[in-house]
Amino acid sequence: MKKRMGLIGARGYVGGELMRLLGAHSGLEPAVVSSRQLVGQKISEHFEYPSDTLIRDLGFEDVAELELDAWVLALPNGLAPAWVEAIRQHDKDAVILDLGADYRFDSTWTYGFTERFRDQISKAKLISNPGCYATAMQVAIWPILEFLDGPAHAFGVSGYSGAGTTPSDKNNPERLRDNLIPYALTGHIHEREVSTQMGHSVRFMPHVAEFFRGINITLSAPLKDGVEAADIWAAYERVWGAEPLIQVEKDRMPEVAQVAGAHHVGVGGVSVKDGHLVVVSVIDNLLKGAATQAMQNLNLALGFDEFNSVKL
Ligand SMILES: NC(=O)C1=CN([C@@H]2O[C@H](COP(=O)(O)OP(=O)(O)OC[C@H]3O[C@@H](n4cnc5c(N)ncnc54)[C@H](OP(=O)(O)O)[C@@H]3O)[C@@H](O)[C@H]2O)C=CC1
Ligand SMILES: CC(=O)N[C@@H](CCC(=O)OP(=O)(O)O)C(=O)O
Repeated sequence: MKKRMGLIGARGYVGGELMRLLGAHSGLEPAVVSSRQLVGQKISEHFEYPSDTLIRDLGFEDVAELELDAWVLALPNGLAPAWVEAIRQHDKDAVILDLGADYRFDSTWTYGFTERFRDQISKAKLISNPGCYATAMQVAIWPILEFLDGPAHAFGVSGYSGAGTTPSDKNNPERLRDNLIPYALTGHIHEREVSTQMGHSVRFMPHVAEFFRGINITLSAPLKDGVEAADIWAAYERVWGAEPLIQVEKDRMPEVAQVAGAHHVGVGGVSVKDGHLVVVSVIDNLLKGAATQAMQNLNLALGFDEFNSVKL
């Protein structure tokens, strides 16, 4: 029998990607799918998932009648805690994975950067999925921390799906046409997330562009005396060389179009001059930046193969 999960916030871009992944999963099914706007429609009418079950508009009071192995929250930031409280009151055994930022600084939750915290995630009940930009930055920084001699500065450009489905300037096609919009140039939450996780100061300058999906991070940082490009490449190969979802790109510059629709992060474009490093990291914000990493983490926490449903 398959394990059963609930998805709250299914209508969003990330919810849609997660449903598509679940369609290819051998042991986990979305038993309860919730969206206020899609309530009453068949799951198969809206998602790439074959099921006649109706989409619900779940309330906190409905949680008590449901026995599920896992809950996934794909909601705007700030909305997860009320759901977590309702679920935990009724069932402390279910795995809860939050895709938003509400628990990324809470030490009672396990931070879901899969490639770094596999052991902890496989024992966890409460998992906070990393931010999209934050995942791309950490892939570039984590292996080379020992070489850095001061704050890293990350220039980020995201496709507009990163801004979710709620209309705003950041996903308004008129505003974005032939344009690049800088925003949150100091104090973006992913700046704090990466600085906290890496134990190293990171300055992050996000921008949003006209393309739909994908993120480019161009990271620049001072290096300790004597560090050369070969040291950086060797560290990436050592830490990420065996990772199916992280590709060290030695022969080409990583570009957004190479990862749009793909599960992996690409890191490369290493350039070192006068004690200064520049490196590029690209990710599909909706996949390894959200749904794919959530699937890896759920698989580990529920005892499945980490890559079940993630076609490599
Ligand atoms: N987009 C991205 O690239 C990434 C997103 N994330 C995170 O994943 C989560 C989902 O993101 P995304 O799919 O882009 O978001 P969307 O804005 O596209 O979707 C949000 C979902 O939440 C539901 N929702 C909105 N308001 C409420 C409410 N008051 N009560 C209940 N449900 C509500 C909406 O459905 P309905 O209105 O039908 O109920 C919708 O399904 C967010 O936490 C986001 O920060 C993480 C990494 C990357
Ligand atoms: C273009 C755009 O707006 N991107 C979003 C990406 C953040 C995100 O979705 O992640 P969390 O909210 O889960 O941290 C932003 O900068 O807020």
